[in-house]
Amino acid sequence: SDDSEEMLETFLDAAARGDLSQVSTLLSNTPSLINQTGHSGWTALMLAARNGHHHVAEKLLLFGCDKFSVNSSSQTAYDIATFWGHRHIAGLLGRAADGCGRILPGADLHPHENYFSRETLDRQSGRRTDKVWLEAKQSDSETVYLLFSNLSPMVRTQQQDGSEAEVKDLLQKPSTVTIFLGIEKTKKSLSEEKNCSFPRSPNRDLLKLSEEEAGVVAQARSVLAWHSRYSFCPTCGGATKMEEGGYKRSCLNSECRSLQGVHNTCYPRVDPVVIMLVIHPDGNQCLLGRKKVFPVRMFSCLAGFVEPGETLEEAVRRETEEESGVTVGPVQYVSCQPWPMPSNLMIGCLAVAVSTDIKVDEKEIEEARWFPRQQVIDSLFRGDRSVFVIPPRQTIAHQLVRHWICMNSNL
Ligand SMILES: NC(=O)c1ccc[n+]([C@@H]2O[C@H](COP(=O)([O-])OP(=O)(O)OC[C@H]3O[C@@H](n4cnc5c(N)ncnc54)[C@H](O)[C@@H]3O)[C@@H](O)[C@H]2O)c1
Ligand SMILES: [Mg+2]
Ligand SMILES: [Mg+2]
Ligand SMILES: [Mg+2]
Ligand SMILES: [Zn+2]
Repeated sequence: SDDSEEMLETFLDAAARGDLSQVSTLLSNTPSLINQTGHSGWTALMLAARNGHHHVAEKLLLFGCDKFSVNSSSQTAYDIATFWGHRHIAGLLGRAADGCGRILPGADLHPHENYFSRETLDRQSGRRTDKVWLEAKQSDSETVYLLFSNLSPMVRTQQQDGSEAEVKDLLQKPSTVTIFLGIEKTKKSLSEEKNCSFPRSPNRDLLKLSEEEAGVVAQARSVLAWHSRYSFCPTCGGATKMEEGGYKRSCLNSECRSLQGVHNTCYPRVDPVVIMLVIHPDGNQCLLGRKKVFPVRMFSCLAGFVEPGETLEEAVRRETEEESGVTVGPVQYVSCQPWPMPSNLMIGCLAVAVSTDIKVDEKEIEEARWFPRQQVIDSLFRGDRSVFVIPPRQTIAHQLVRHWICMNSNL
């Protein structure tokens, strides 16, 4: 109608002039304006970018505008800002990994973060060989120690503060394994107190940490688990010593083959595991399975270790076939998650089935089923009243299912 056309024109004009309050008012009343285009396919964001209106661009992004849309000359708002020399706006639009959406078509436009994935530390791997620097850091009063006992993070209770003296005592003990984890990227992200024990949340349950704590606990736990399992040289069975801030073990037997050249037996191991949400050829159901050990009514994505000499796609196809009898066609990578039990890297994929008959491998899977979309949505949002229970949000299994649901509902 004439009215809505007039409103769009007013909106685009306000963005072009940098009238922040008018842009905000119009958007609050009519959110659908946000990605609408005027002359030559220009959006409000492009007009703000053209004229250097940083605050307007920021506001539009906050309202969730699509920064990857292009005008009739195939330019994005980022291209326009760069061309007209508005570097602060180009920075705003190019920031974060999703700034590559243009270069990597099909890249996830809504990047999300998996639990255990946040890197609060700069690992500074180059420092691991600098013994003098590492020793200085060890005795620095600013250094924060995360304490583990039998691969469990130790927690501080109200009564007992993690004291400096206790940490010093522990560091002296020959049985203590000390790992250099890295340097905090932003101060105070881990702990308000110096030299204290860890974590802040009064729980040793690995899935109940804060996002900040989870990433660093995962890193520490996996490296510690490697030390506890690889105390002897895998090549000759000899004794080994720890090096490089805990990131290497070298054989003490001077004849050992592992001392010639580079050997992966000397470095912390990671086991890749594919985890896949297999989608029915009709696009409206997904395949989930349950192991006997799962809590009642819980179903999850199928998963399996990648074998030597295997691609991720082949591993997805083989494990799905083994566990459910379903044949898989296309496979698409979504995201991954370090899983420190003890040191897996969960590689999350969506896959499309080309056959639908289910025949489970009873050794591993108790039951596998196709679940209709609506039942999956219910399990995500209605909890107890749903047909089945989905794993908690901290698992990549949960995030893959959520990814599939959101992906479809955006279409
Ligand atoms: N974060 C999540 O959402 C999530 C979800 C599912 C599974 N997982 C993890 O993924 C792991 C693998 O999944 P799975 O059990 O279905 O794998 P799987 O289907 O390959 O079966 C496991 C079996 O494979 C064999 N195996 C082969 N290589 C192995 C290795 N490097 N380490 C241990 N066992 C090996 C063992 O016999 C083991 O019992 C699980 O142990 C679990 O910790 C995480
Ligand atoms: Mg499996
Ligand atoms: Mg397997
Ligand atoms: Mg398997
Ligand atoms: Zn050896």
